[in-house]
Amino acid sequence: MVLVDRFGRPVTNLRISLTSECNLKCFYCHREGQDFSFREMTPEEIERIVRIASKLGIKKVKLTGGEPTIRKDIVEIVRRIRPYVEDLSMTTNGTTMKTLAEPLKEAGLDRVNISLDTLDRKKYKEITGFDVLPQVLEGIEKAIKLFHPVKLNMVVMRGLNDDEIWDMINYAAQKKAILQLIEIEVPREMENSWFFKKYFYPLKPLEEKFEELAVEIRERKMHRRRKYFIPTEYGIAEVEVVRSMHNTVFCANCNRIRLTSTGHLKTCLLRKNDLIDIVTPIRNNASDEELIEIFKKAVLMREPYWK
Ligand SMILES: Nc1nc2c(ncn2[C@@H]2O[C@H](COP(=O)(O)OP(=O)(O)OP(=O)(O)O)[C@@H](O)[C@H]2O)c(=O)[nH]1
Ligand code: SF4
Ligand code: SF4
Repeated sequence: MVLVDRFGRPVTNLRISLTSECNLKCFYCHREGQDFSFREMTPEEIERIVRIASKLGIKKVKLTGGEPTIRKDIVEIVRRIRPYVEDLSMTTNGTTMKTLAEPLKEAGLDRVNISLDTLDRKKYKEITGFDVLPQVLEGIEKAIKLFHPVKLNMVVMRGLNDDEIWDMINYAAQKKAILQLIEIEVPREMENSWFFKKYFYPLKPLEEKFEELAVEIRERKMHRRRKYFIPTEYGIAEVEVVRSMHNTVFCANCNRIRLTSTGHLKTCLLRKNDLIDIVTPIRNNASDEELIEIFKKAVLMREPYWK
């Protein structure tokens, strides 16, 4: 059984925010579209929700935050949900990977995406507020030894790190990681904000360049993301481009539903007022059937954001 929304989009993927807290303070952070936590889910509650989701055909789970690995019980959470999931991944800032990559791998994590906007220590501090680039690079090395694939997430910002794109492509090729170049994305009402105006760096012209250079191009259904295989002096770099705004097909195949760290199902990263509480019913002894109904209600509320 797979749940399908009113726009014909099957929901096969659950993104779970485990906490809204983070040990870094990136100035552009979207915190997975949620406010700060007034409560967090326990490992048992998370396991129950994932078990229900798996009954409904959701077999891909991504753990996010804030920073998911600052939870003391992160290894237990991974171990508990592993049996219900076919693809279990995590998006992390990499600061804890040096010590946690191994226990997470042992607990059953399949793969990690690590944020890396710059290879310049000063700029890293400027973006994240902390001088921890060397620690993150060590974490990336460790993760690459254990997980496949490792994806590096670079949010491209005009005047800040757009001059480093080719260095990052070379770095990714050298490390055999996939580089995800992410165009800044904001909700519609922020398109006139100073942040967007100052830092938005359109990736379309770069994609045109990649088209010329690539020896192979693949397209993912999700977000209509294109992956370019670009020759470098270190071998072929795999570069995926995440370009959401003004991309009318971006949401057409969105297969993701979210679970906020406060225990609400959320239908879309960018929408407001789309939360459905699932943890309170669990705390009030709801049956599996009642929880399934909550999932169905959330899926029916889904709609594409960019149309
Ligand atoms: N609008 C939107 N953007 C998303 C969504 N999921 C991921 N993104 C964007 O993609 C970037 C990278 O996301 P990740 O958390 O690394 O996950 P991913 O690359 O989408 O997932 P995998 O391909 O499964 O590893 C995020 O910073 C967002 O900008 C989504 O559901 N909606
Ligand atoms: S590392 Fe991620 S969660 Fe933490 S502040 Fe930066 S963007 Fe936000
Ligand atoms: S509908 Fe679009 S904006 Fe919303 S979560 Fe899906 S891909 Fe992202």
